[in-house]
Amino acid sequence: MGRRKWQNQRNPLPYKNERNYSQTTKDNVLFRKYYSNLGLMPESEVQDFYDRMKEPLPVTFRITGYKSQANELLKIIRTQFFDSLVGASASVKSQNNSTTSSTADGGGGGEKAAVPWGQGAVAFNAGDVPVSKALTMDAIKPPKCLTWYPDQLAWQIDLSRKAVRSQEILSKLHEFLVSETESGNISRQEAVSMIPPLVLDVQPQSRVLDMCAAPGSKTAQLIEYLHKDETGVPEGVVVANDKENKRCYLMVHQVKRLASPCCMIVNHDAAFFPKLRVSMDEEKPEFMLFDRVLADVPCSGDGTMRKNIDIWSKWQPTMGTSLHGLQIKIVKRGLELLEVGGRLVYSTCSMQPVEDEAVMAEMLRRCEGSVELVDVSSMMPGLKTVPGLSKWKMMNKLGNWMDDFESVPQNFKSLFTKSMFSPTAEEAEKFNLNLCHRVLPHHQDTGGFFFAALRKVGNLPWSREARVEKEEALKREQTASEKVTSEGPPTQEKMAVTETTTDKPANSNTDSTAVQRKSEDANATNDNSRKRKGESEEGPQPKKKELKGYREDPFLFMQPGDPVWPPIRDFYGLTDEFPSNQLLYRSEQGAKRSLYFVSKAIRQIVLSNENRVRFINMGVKFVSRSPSPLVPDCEFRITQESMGSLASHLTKRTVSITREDAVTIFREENPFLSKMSQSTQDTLETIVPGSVVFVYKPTESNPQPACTLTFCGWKGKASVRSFVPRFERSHCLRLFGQDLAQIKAEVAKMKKDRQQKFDAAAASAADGDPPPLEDEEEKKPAPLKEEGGGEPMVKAGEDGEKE
Ligand SMILES: C[S@@+](CC[C@H](N)C(=O)[O-])C[C@H]1O[C@@H](n2cnc3c(N)ncnc32)[C@H](O)[C@@H]1O
Repeated sequence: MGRRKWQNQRNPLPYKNERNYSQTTKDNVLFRKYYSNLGLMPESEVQDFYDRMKEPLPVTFRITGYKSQANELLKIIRTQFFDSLVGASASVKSQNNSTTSSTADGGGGGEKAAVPWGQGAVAFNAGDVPVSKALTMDAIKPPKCLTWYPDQLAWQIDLSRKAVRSQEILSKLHEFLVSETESGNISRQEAVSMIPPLVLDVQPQSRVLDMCAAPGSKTAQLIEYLHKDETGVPEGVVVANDKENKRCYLMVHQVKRLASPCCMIVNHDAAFFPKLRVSMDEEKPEFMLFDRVLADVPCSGDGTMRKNIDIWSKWQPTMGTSLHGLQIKIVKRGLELLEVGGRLVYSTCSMQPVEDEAVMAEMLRRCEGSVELVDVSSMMPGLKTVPGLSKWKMMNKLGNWMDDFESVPQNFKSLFTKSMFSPTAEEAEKFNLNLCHRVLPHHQDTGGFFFAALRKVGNLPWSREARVEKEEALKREQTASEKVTSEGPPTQEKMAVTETTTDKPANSNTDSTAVQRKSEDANATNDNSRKRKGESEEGPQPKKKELKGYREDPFLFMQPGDPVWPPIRDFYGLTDEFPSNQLLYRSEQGAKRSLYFVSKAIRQIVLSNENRVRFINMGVKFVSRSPSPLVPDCEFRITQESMGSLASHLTKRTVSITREDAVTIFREENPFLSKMSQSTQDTLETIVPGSVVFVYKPTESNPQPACTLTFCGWKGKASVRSFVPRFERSHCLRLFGQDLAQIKAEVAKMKKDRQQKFDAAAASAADGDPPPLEDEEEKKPAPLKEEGGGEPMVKAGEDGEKE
């Protein structure tokens, strides 16, 4: 697929370029009326809010991956780019001051550098100052650290296309970010989108369900947090789900970059997500509950208007009402799959209470105290949010306000439910909706966003456990009262009470629930309806539908006695402790090309749910078949993506290298053995040709970079090479302090070298090198794009040409 097409698919509503952005009409009378009077902000802020909604979003990115490497990368970004950008910004300011003071109007241009990015450029375009000059004066703004994100790993910066074009330092930074994004070490992600995973508080042992995960920017964060200890394979799992089959594949790329054996991508309607089994006993199935659930639900998305400008013309005050029911169903299912004591984070990029507080209120209402809102404000120090509302109004299509369900005109009644309106004063007292958070765009130059964290403190009233508890409590009460009154066996009357109590729908005591049920869906949550509909313990079953989408290859675990295994085991010195039963194939027939590795927990889920769950992807590629005449003993080559989780298992073929060795290997691609340090040569001498693992560790005399780097490579007859994808190699070179120009030259050389490819391949083959694996072949970088559908920083083709 061409890059342009790919961009369009990932960005359904991008503003194609800044000219289009500034030309689109960004006004909507009802929108203005709605947010001016809703009560989200004081009147004095309304204009600021409205103005900010019309501006494009600044670029934000996160440095990702293992912490030690992330810190090293941060050092590079600071010293090589940010320091000069701050200097450049200061000099632009003074240049700006002197230029504008000499103009006829003489009006205070010095302040222009302080206005939100993009605004200045738009103003100049409209006037008669040449664009290029305007840009030099206005384009540079110093990068801003998102201080609420841990370890200073998230940043905001002006990388508008014009700014990039006009400033060399920005153009270099842009190139750097594209390359580092390609190697997975940087993620362009909207600032507000970074919040939910942060407040979910994921630990290495957490069992996490991401219910609506595509395209996966939050999933990536969840996986990173799972691996935060940087040691071995964490116990926890991330199950990333999306209803849209095609969107699941957007996640595959995202997740692959993180090379985690603890994550799986699945494809289900979140409202009917099956309870995962963890035993294969059909008679007595055991189920897995999650301790962290992320419900980043589909929403009307008016908080994304700065990016998705089409929403301006489409916006209506009832946009959120059609999603309210689905949002409730998804959270309800999430809570059912959450274990007692666990946390569910709910988030939307809509600012309308009907998709936000109203959903939370309805869940709190239905859950009757078994769920409560958690105060997470201390988890993002410095992030400005406004507390959730306990009282709000609804607006109909005509722009008329309605305070409660009773005031909905008869002809609109079918469009609204009671649960969309504010809770009663009594409920509001209990619900603590003020613990919900809303991010307003004008506060910190972000998109609009809503999030809340729920803790499950007891069994849900409609759960089997709660019913059993209730029945037992009642029995105990009865027995106690029988003893006290010595009235003999229970009377018919008493028994009737017991039955009525247990059969009563768990949440039929609230009017709004009753109304909600009627209009929401037929999948009512009480036990009676569950029985009627043939729901099993495993959860509600969606209507059988023909499964659409790409048919996945199977996930087949390697069986004991598989003849493929002994040569791999012996060649790489894998001990009996190596969990070879966690290796799987993706093809049923023919020669097995690759073996993938998954964690113990993922294996368990796959084996126990084979015909119940639609698995899309999982596992890191451990070895790949790539025969070489030089290596008769083992046809399989180790892959780079397995290094993080499996390199420590290899008792053979691991070579400690020096800093200089590492630089030589990355720079020269195929250096002679004689170019390696003596100690490395000595070790390599003892190893027969084939795949090797190189390990660089900082030492006292050579402390930089201050992180361990483990990468796979090849020992030939007379040379070595790395098997690290190109952009990852550039990343490593940067960590080793090689300057960008060097890397750029290397990439330019690559183009020339294509001509000589056959010569190089012939030379390699003579030395016994296997051909490169598919994923290690040279890839053209995709432009740096925001996860979740952002604007490319530069037009398709532009950035590629720079390479
Ligand atoms: C707001 S986006 C999620 C963004 C994502 N969490 C991220 O950070 O990249 C909502 C997602 O929900 C998915 N979706 C819509 N209805 C769904 C349902 N019933 N069950 C599961 N996913 C659903 C959409 O396909 C979409 O990918």
